[in-house]
Parts: sequence; C-alpha cells; structure tokens
Amino acid sequence: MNSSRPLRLGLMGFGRTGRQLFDLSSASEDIEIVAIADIGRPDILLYLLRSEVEAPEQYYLEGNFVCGPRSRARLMSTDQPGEMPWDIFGVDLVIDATGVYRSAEVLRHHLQGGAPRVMLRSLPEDEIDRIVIPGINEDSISATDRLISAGSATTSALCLLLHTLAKEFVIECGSLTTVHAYTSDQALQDYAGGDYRRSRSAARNIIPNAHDAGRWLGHVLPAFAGKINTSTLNVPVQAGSLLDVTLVMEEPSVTAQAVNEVMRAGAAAQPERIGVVDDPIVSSDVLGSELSLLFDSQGTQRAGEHFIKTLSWYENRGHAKRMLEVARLYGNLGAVTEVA
Ligand SMILES: NC(=O)c1ccc[n+]([C@@H]2O[C@H](COP(=O)([O-])OP(=O)(O)OC[C@H]3O[C@@H](n4cnc5c(N)ncnc54)[C@H](O)[C@@H]3O)[C@@H](O)[C@H]2O)c1
Repeated sequence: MNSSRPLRLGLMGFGRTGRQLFDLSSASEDIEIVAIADIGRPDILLYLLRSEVEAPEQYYLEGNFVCGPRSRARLMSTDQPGEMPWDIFGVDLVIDATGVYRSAEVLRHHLQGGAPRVMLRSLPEDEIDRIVIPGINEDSISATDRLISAGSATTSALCLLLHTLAKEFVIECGSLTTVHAYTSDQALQDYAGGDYRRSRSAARNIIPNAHDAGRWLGHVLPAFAGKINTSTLNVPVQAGSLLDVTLVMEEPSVTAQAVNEVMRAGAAAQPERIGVVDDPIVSSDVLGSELSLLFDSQGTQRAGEHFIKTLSWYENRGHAKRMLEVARLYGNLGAVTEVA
C-alpha cells in the first residue's frame, strides 16, 4: 500500500455499520471508500444514510456513485463476495459488513476477486488470520494477515475492560451479559427463523442469546482464555447497549473505588476509546458515542470478598471507528505478503 495516498477501501454491506463507516471515512483525509456492494436500492440506501448522519445534505447520488464530502463510491448491486471485481477499484482492503458472510471459506472469495485483505465486521465463524482490538493487540499484526476481524462492539468493550483491570488486579474468572439493542437480523413481529427465541418479536421481548466473545477472547487476551462466559439479552431498544460484567478477583477486598480508579487511569491512557461517566446516564445518552467503552462508575459494586460487578455503555459507532483504526494499522504496515 502507498502511504502517500488515502487508503482505498471496498465495502460489502451498506447497512447501519456500512453507512457509519462511510460517514466516518468521508470526514477523514486518509481513508476513502471507493466501491460498495449491497443488494438494496441505491436511492433507498442514500435515504437511510441521510436519515442517520448529522449533515445529510453532504450526501447525494451521482449516476452509479454515492458521494460525500471527500468520498465517491461506486455502488454495485452484487450479492456474492466472489462476484465483486475488487481489483478494478484498486482497493487496499475490503470490509464485509453484510452480517451474512462469516466463514473463512466465503471471505476468501473477496481475495479471489482482488481484495488484498478482508476485514469482517463481526466475529468469524471459524479461524481467520487475526482478531485485532485497537488498544490491546495491535502490535501482533503481520503483513501476512489476509482475513482479519476487529471483533465486534461487544468484544471490544469487554476486552478493553478486562485489559485495563488486569493491569492492577488478578481476575480469576467472570461473566458477561450484554443488554443489547435489537439487531436487524431479528424480526419485529414473531417470525419463524433459524432459532427459537430469535423468532420472537424483538419489539416486545427480552430475548436471551448466545454471544461468541467468550469463544474468541483467548485470541486477543490469552490469559482470559476459557475464563469468561458471555451471553446477550436483546431488548426492545433501537441502539445503545450495556455491558454487565461480573468478576471474581483473586485478591480479597478489592473495593469499588479501587476499580473505578483503575478504569479512570485506563480512560486517561486511551481517551479516544475508553471513557468514564459519573452521571446517572441511560442507554439513549450513549447514542453517537465514538468510544468503545464508557465505564459507569456508579455501576460498580462489591459482594463478599472477591466478587465485583461493573456496568459499561457502548454503541455501534464506536466499533465502526475502531474498524477504521484497524484498517489504518494494516495500511501503515504495507502491502500484503503471502504466508511463506
Ligand atoms: N448494529 C449492531 O448494533 C450490531 C451488533 C451486533 C451484531 N450486528 C450484526 O452485524 C451485521 C451488520 O450489522 P448492521 O447493523 O450494519 O446490519 P444491517 O442489516 O443494517 O446491514 C447489512 C447490510 O448488508 C446488506 N446485505 C445483506 N446481504 C447482502 C449480500 N449478500 N450482498 C450484499 N449486501 C448484502 C443489506 O442490504 C444491508 O444493507 C448484522 O448481521 C448484525 O446483526 C450488528
């Protein structure tokens, strides 16, 4: 990749995440999204984009291109990774944000279409080259990585919390429940899907779901492999999620105040990714946040000698921001080199 020009990204999936990526990259000078594949109608995709951004008048369609302040991306109505001619657009990296393609085998089709690297919007189904969480394991990246993921919003929030606390405390094990906004793969009304509980109305129910973060945690934070179980409660909230993490500390009598102080130090060290809020906020107060983790100091509680409970807020835009950080990391690294 050439560091004197902006990083050129391709995007498959112009949904909420894809549109946030486009909005964020349009405001940046070093990243441009040059091609977008989505099955949606271009005028409707533009309409959705304009309904979500702060300055809708900046975005418009020009023929087959969606344009923004510093961006001009070719829209393609292609639905298969293998059918996108990424090489024609000279992209440095493709982000798959469809939510549909999560296996290494299918993601490789983007490589066959000329993408030097592929970043998945969420956690993968099976092994890929690397999961990179900015602020934690960016030093591990390699020029040979071709299939990568920046985790998910929940995974980033959990990893940043554990990574920060583990600097001061020995954590034996723990449990995450994310109280999560419903996602677009849930139905608003009861609708037969591939899973019992997810076939129930997202608008009416608290829906327990599995979460994959626990399975992949050891790839980012090896010391926590197998030590944290993870699950989701999807709730009838459109955006804004709450990370409820309980931890068993090795040392007895760790106070809530000590935990809060360590999180404040973590926020001072990574202010663009971690924040601490002392006000009694609720989920709608976190909308638009570009942090990955907003630690809620009032949520910290101790029980007995070893048990600590924490609350932290996050939303999807922070994850889109981290994905662009990961794209930059690989851009700085240079061209793909094949695995020897
Ligand atoms: N937004 C969140 O908070 C969140 C949180 C966790 C997980 N997720 C998951 O991440 C994924 C992406 O999130 P999102 O909110 O951007 O979803 P989204 O549904 O808003 O966007 C997906 C986009 O991909 C497009 N698409 C679907 N299949 C395609 C195909 N075969 N080819 C090309 N385009 C295709 C859709 O038209 C849509 O525009 C989803 O699976 C979602 O469930 C989202």
